[in-house]
Amino acid sequence: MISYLRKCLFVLGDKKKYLVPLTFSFLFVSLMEVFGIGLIGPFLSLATQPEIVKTNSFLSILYARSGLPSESQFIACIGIFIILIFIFKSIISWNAQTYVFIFSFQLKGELANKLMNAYLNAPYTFHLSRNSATLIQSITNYTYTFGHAILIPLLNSIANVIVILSLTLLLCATNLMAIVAILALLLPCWLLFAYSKNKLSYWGQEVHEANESMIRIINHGLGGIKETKVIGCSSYFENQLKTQTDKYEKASGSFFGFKLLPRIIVETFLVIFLVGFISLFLLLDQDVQQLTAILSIFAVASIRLIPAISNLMGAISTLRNSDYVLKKLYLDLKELEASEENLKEVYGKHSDKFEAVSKSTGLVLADLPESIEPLEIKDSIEIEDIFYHYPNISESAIAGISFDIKKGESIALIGKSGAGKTTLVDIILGLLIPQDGDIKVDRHSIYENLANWRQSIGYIPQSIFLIDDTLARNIAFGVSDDRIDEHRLQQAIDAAQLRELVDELPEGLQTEVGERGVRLSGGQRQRVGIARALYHEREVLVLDEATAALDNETESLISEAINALSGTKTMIIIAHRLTTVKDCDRIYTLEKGKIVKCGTYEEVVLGEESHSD
Ligand SMILES: Nc1ncnc2c1ncn2[C@@H]1O[C@H](COP(=O)(O)OP(=O)(O)OP(=O)(O)O)[C@@H](O)[C@H]1O
Repeated sequence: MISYLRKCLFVLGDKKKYLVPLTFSFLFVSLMEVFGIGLIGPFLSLATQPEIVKTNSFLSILYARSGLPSESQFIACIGIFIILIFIFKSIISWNAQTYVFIFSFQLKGELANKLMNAYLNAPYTFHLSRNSATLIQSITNYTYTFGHAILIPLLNSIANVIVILSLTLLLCATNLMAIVAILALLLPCWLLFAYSKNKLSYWGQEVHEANESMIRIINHGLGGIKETKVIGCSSYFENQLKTQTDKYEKASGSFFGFKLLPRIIVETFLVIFLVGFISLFLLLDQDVQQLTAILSIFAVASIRLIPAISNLMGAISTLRNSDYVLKKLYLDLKELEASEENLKEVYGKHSDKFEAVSKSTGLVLADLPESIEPLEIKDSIEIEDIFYHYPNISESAIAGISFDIKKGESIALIGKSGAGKTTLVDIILGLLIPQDGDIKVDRHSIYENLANWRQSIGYIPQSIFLIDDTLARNIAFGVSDDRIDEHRLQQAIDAAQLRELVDELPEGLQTEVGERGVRLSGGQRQRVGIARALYHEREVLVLDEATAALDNETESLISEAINALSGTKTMIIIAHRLTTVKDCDRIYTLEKGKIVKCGTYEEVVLGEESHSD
């Protein structure tokens, strides 16, 4: 329980300060309920035996001071007072519970934003080890579960424990027999919980794992709808989904069935006790006055105690069932925090740089400023003895690479598949942080200003990611409509050879491209990617096989456009088609994470071809 609470507080973060007022309001409401119920018994006694007004010293003083003409009027006034207390309690209780629900929804929203911020700013390596279905599940589902199936049941449990304890004390003060009755009511529930403790967590885990798998399977089946249809494997995904929905049904059915048990058990035992006591009294020919006292205990118990016990049991079941979600949220947030620590370790030797790195990568979950100035390159970019290995892999993907790029130069990276070209580019893009070495701009480490460095770099990957939105929004990716620069947009369209397409489309730039750009051809998608990089006017352009998907004519047009940029932009090009890099100033051949050859196109490519002849 302590560890459960610790995790809860960690996930709550800053919001934990609201727990104290929330707990107090729950406590207040609970105590008001106990007080209200505590007044009903004496009021009933008073109504049936009005002479108590005179025999009870407190009531007799009150009656005398009230100036009321008759005892029955005095008792009626007490009744009105009790009604007012109940109305007051109900209003407070409704307000407190509404506040908790609002708080819980706010918490869901804030947690979802916090997770989105954390995932977006998490190191790239975090995403290399995560499936997007897990992250979607965390942001949309787990945040709701945290508010509604962890926080509210937790507060409810605290309130119900207080109600149960207070009522138990109240009843015990009236009659010791009550202790036996209450223990007898609690015992079977307690045994049931002790027996099903692990089952509850297991069902919760099954439900959430099945949910996560369902998102993944739907993504796979519908995401690759073309392949699914052509190969004819829709039944494969249907069967996979069926397995998960079965798992989901079974686990949720078991859990909801179990949740009903405490109330049923408690009610059954209450009836057994009630009927048992009455029968026993009749059989033993006991005093009827005593029987009335015991019956009133059961009456109170059934009004407030039984619901409190079954609510408590239900809340504990929900808390146990949500164990898996709490663990997941806690571990994700912890891991993101640990990434910050790892960076600290990597940059331990430049600890002064760390603050800047963590700030600019957003690992501290701090909000980045709205606009970040790009890093100006005056002279050159220096890649200095870079070493990089992927997490949990001992072999280096990049093993000591150094070279300089002068401002305005174009360089090409070539080499066999798996040589380390993409890894090197990811390091240059600032996505992967090398374990050793540095990248400098004009002799200053980019890690001092990583966010500014990222603003200087444009990236055109092999396959462009398009959002399900308009052409304009896909080109000015990540820029709100009111900030889109029309002139730059038109220039980028011309330079990326998209003008013909835009003119042909009835809705022009407002044409919806469909999910992942399904309404565009592969070549058109690629040109949108190029236009995007050009729109953002970055000083350095990284092209990863950017023209590979284009036909010869478009490729040569785009290559022309790209070549026209040489001298004004610094370019790093990964290419398999060697003809695309013939105009580069230098070509580096990579092998097993090292540079094995460097020179002009004639020296590296033609030299190699003539050598092999
Ligand atoms: N996420 C990853 N986790 C572990 N190892 C990886 C990961 N990505 C790449 N690698 C490994 O790092 C090495 C370099 O891969 P990289 O993708 O940089 O090669 P590449 O030259 O770009 O290949 P290609 O031309 O096929 O894209 C390879 O051995 C690869 O298996």
